[in-house]
Amino acid sequence: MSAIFHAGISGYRGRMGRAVSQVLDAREDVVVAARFDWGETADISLCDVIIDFSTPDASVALAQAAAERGGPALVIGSTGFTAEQEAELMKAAEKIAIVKSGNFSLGVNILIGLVQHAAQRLDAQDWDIEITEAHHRRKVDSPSGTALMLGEAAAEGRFSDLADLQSKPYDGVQGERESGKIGFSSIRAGGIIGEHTVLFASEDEVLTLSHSAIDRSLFAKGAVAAAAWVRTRKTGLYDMQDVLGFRQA
Ligand SMILES: NC(=O)C1=CN([C@@H]2O[C@H](COP(=O)(O)OP(=O)(O)OC[C@H]3O[C@@H](n4cnc5c(N)ncnc54)[C@H](OP(=O)(O)O)[C@@H]3O)[C@@H](O)[C@H]2O)C=CC1
Ligand SMILES: O=C(O)C1=N[C@H](C(=O)O)C[C@H](O)C1
Repeated sequence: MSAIFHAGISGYRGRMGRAVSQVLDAREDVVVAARFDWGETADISLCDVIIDFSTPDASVALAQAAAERGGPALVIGSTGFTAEQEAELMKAAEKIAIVKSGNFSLGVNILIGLVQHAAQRLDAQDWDIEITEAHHRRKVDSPSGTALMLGEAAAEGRFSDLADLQSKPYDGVQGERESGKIGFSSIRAGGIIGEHTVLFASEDEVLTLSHSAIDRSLFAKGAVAAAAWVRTRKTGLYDMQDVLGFRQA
């Protein structure tokens, strides 16, 4: 058995917080040293690592508090950050180690590589890229964090930044589709856990790459694996590609 470590759960009353609690409680090598939710305080110094699925504001505040005291390490799963909030997390990662990912599933992290590969090989003048995602009715951000990661992978495959390629949502009469752009569409309905599709379409053929989450616990298991990985690291901003060893030279 690996060495025992102390974990905290931020947002523990939420859908993901409850899933993370279940995964941690089942592990013999983890002591849950702090659980906190909105409006609650906790002694974060008791933790080697905190797993956070809350809100962008709460995640940034937690990262700043942890950075101020030089720990604990963080695993951040919240989505919907602004560019300014992303910059705050990068600043905090100069003082502590953070794994941040819009999706902790193995399948999605493999899909990211496939999307980059396809985007690089399919000529942007001929092949349009459209990303669609579907989630439960309580999800507040759109496009999903995963959809944006897939968009970034597609943009990277085309040696560009997503900020330059992301098209505005289609609405009303706005003219023909601009070639080379990456489109996004969202569905919010019922209890859908998380569906993502990346469609590459030319005049002659359509290639579809997709992922379905069947149970929310898969994100929790990935986040706990990330916690075990990051807890001994000192500083830096990492993602699941690092945790899974997909980014080695
Ligand atoms: N990366 C991934 O793999 C995944 C990411 N997510 C993302 O995780 C986030 C949470 O999702 P989900 O669990 O479904 O959402 P929920 O709304 O069910 O849970 C969020 C929890 O965070 C709490 N919270 C709010 N503010 C704070 C704070 N300051 N400190 C601590 N806790 C706080 C909320 O409390 P209250 O309700 O009282 O406001 C709530 O209990 C979302 O951004 C979602 O997109 C979700 C699934 C997978
Ligand atoms: O809010 C959710 O539920 C999910 N959010 C993440 C996202 O924004 O991509 C990951 C997953 O799809 C579930």
